[in-house]
Amino acid sequence: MSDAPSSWSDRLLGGFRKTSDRLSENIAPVGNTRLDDATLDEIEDALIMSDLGPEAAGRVRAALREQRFGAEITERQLREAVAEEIAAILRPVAKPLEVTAFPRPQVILVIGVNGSGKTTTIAKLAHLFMEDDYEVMLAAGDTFRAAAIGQLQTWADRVGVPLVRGPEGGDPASIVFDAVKRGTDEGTDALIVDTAGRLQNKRELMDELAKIRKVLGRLNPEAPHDVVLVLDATNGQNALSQIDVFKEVAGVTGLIMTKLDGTARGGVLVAAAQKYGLPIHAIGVGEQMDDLRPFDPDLVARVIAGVA
Ligand SMILES: Nc1nc2c(ncn2[C@@H]2O[C@H](COP(=O)(O)OP(=O)(O)OP(=O)(O)O)[C@@H](O)[C@H]2O)c(=O)[nH]1
Repeated sequence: MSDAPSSWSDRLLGGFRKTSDRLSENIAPVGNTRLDDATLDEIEDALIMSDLGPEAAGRVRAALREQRFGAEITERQLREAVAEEIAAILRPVAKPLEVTAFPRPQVILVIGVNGSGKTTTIAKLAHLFMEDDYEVMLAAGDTFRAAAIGQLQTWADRVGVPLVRGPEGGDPASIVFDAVKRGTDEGTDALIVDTAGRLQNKRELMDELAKIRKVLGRLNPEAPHDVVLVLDATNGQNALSQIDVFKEVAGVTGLIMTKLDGTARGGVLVAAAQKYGLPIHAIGVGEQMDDLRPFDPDLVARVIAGVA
């Protein structure tokens, strides 16, 4: 479907270009230099301006100081060193979403505010699982808006997976219940559930998710196996406050960050990894169904630092 048949790493590189340009722009003035405290301060500021956040920026600074203080360093070496430190932050959180639940289906709740790319990500995830020969089913648990159900149906048809849906305003918990029963009968491996993203009404969202959990628990005490929060990278630091809220409301087990293409704010991925340590399952770098891939920390670190 994609009009860019190039390799994933090329697409990733293209997608992250604005982020790596931002970092390059911020780091370039430091240039070829001796690493003293003033230079390290400048590097730290450059990283913060590139959305890596104070914790990650401080960590990169400390590592550079420890390893190379007083050394002459070229801009290229500096970027290489930054890439290595970013990779060290990202490696522990890189964890693909694996289908391991027994009994099947593995129930994956997908949460996130409207517009974060939730629907598209569900479709992309289904596509990714299907590439591994898993049987996938979707459930339209966002019954709040008719448009959400219709949109998910369009994607389900496009990807070629069944969608369990109910009427607008229907009870999400009963749709999820039906979906798990049908998934069990049909030998579904992964059931991906869309949910309403009404963050502005925390209580309602909390109640709704609690009800879904309760109903799921009756069918399989292990379910939901995953609660995946979809974040829009273009929101920069605001994406981080969404993690805070959804962690509290929904018990997030992992993250997918979308829209890393076309934003200069991709550094927020590193900030999220450092601050929360939640697994990052995958990243989205486009609107097509194959624009989601498991998260490769070394490649992403090198792309962000502009050395890939
Ligand atoms: N550039 C880019 N756009 C994306 C990506 N993921 C999703 N989008 C676009 O973002 C917009 C919102 O995506 P949806 O999947 O509809 O988001 P949602 O969170 O389900 O939003 P609602 O439908 O409003 O609940 C759509 O135009 C998508 O095509 C991505 O990785 N990159």
